[in-house]
Amino acid sequence: MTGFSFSLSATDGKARTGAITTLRGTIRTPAFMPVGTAATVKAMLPESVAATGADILLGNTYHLMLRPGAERVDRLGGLHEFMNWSKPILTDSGGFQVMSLAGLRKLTEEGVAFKSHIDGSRHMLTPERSMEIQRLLGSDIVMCFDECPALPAEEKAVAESMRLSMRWAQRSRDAFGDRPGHALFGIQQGGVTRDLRAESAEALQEIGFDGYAVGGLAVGEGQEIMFDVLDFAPDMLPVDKPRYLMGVGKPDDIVGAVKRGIDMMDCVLPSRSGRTGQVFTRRGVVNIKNARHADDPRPLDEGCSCPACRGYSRAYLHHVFRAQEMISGMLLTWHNLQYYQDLMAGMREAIAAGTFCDWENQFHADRALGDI
Ligand SMILES: N#Cc1ccc(CCNc2nc3cc4nc(N)[nH]c(=O)c4cc3[nH]2)cc1
Ligand SMILES: [Zn+2]
Repeated sequence: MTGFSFSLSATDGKARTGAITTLRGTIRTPAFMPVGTAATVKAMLPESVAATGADILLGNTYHLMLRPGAERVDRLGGLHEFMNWSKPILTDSGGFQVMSLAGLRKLTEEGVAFKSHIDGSRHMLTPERSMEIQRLLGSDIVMCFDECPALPAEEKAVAESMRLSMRWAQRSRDAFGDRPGHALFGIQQGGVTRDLRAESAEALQEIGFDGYAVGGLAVGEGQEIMFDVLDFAPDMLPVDKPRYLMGVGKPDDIVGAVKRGIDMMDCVLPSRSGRTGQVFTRRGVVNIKNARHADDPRPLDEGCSCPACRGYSRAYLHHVFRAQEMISGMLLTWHNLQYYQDLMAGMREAIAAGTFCDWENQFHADRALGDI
């Protein structure tokens, strides 16, 4: 018993529903992972994150290695103990965050040298060090250390970057070793180019992983190009392993990705938007800051069971947002995360019932009604 397994229970077109079993619990797929970057899903207690229906959350190697430090988290019992979350945790491997956050970066075959965006201290991330950090954190699903090129980019540069990531994938696999009950996911790169995506998928399968991510997307290419790539890239990955699309996304991105065979996603959007007053509802996005909500006694979304929708009016949420009260971020984050989990639950149900097409049509029809 390896402690990590994936089973599909139904498919509807390319959409799939099933479950990932880990030592720390089962993840219903398709799954959305809230982002807990610095050992907290911002403005949420762990029990509140669980109450939204989340089965797994995401942590970040980059942030945790800088603060409080991976060895310190290990000394304190690991990330689950440290942040009081006993369900599964997936950790990203750090390469993407280094390129988007760190100062003074130097990329070589060995890895990436960089300066901390927090205090300017110097650090080096390599496949080996990333695997060690994710082991010290106690991550249930570990991501390979990779390089994610910013788009648009010359095909030659994308090819060279992908081939570096594949060499790093092999080093990640070798360094990960044998950790029963823990999984290592490979990350497909190759930009928007079919041949490069295929070369990457073949290289990863040659090495062998417990799951496969579609990386290198949600980097500014836009939804249309992302969907064009998702029309072929996931199909190149093993059908019996989880497929994880990194960094996605808006609700309609998520629906389109599930439709194209994606099983797992993560994004900071629902939590970050909760803090900036952007609220996701079945009818589209509500900007609670807008004066038109000042006297509106209705809840955000009649169909939502979250504390914000059960206990408060739009008028109240408008007031506490404008007054910059802490309860605003708490309630809007909870609502957004609940909305995302309800979206995933709705798709899991529809795929199991063979009605995904109708469900998707209703999803788009509700958003077309407007006047929210
Ligand atoms: N609010 C907000 C908001 C901020 C950023 C984003 C885009 C996130 N996109 C994204 N994250 C990624 C992480 C990734 N991690 C790794 N290791 N590799 C990737 O290729 C990769 C690609 C990604 N693409 C989306 C929404
Ligand atoms: Zn709600």
